[in-house]
Amino acid sequence: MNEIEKKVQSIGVVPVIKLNNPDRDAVPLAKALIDGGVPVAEVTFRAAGAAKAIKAMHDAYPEMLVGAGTVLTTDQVDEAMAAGAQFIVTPGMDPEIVAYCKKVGVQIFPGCTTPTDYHTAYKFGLEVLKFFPAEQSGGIAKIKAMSAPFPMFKVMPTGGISLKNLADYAKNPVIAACGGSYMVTADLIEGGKWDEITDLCKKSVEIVKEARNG
Ligand SMILES: O=C(O)C(=O)C[C@H](O)[C@H](O)COP(=O)(O)O
Repeated sequence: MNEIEKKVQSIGVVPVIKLNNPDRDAVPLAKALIDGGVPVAEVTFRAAGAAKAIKAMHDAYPEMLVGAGTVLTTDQVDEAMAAGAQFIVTPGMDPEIVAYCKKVGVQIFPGCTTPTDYHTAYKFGLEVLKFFPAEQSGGIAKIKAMSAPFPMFKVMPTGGISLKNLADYAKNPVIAACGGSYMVTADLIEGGKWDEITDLCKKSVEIVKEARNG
């Protein structure tokens, strides 16, 4: 694993963020995550101001690992990188985007759930994949089944993860980190509930730590 993959794994959870008001919320949200022991953010391009949010977080907290999610085009890769994104996440396995990310030298976590996706990722020499949507695609049982032919990958399951099932994923060595929006819901962000976000992050980190040690 490279340094970014190792850092993601050591943090253990990756908040998947949609920010409607980056000017107001990006920096306090970044602080809330850092205070909770989760200095990483996947800022999705589902919201128009994603690049702005990435830049604001990266500028305010250069030590934080800030990446772009829901990236659907190579133009968005450019936009994200110009804003300071250190990693790119795509919902699906798009060989064009993976090839582009490798060419420009940015970390890519493509969404993979099928043997075909994994095989494509193998040909690119990737090591860590996003497994999306995790629960809806078969959850940890499917992730384990995929590890039989593809033991070389670690995955970042995302989709349907919460404090309730986090440990079930995190305790398996195939899991690099768990992604989710449960600690950064629209309600929490719109309500400026930064302490609650910090608390959810702390709980998440604790659960992952216990699951890995147990
Ligand atoms: O937009 C993307 O590229 C995504 O990857 C989608 C998010 O990962 C999921 O929406 C998070 O799932 P929940 O934690 O169940 O909310």
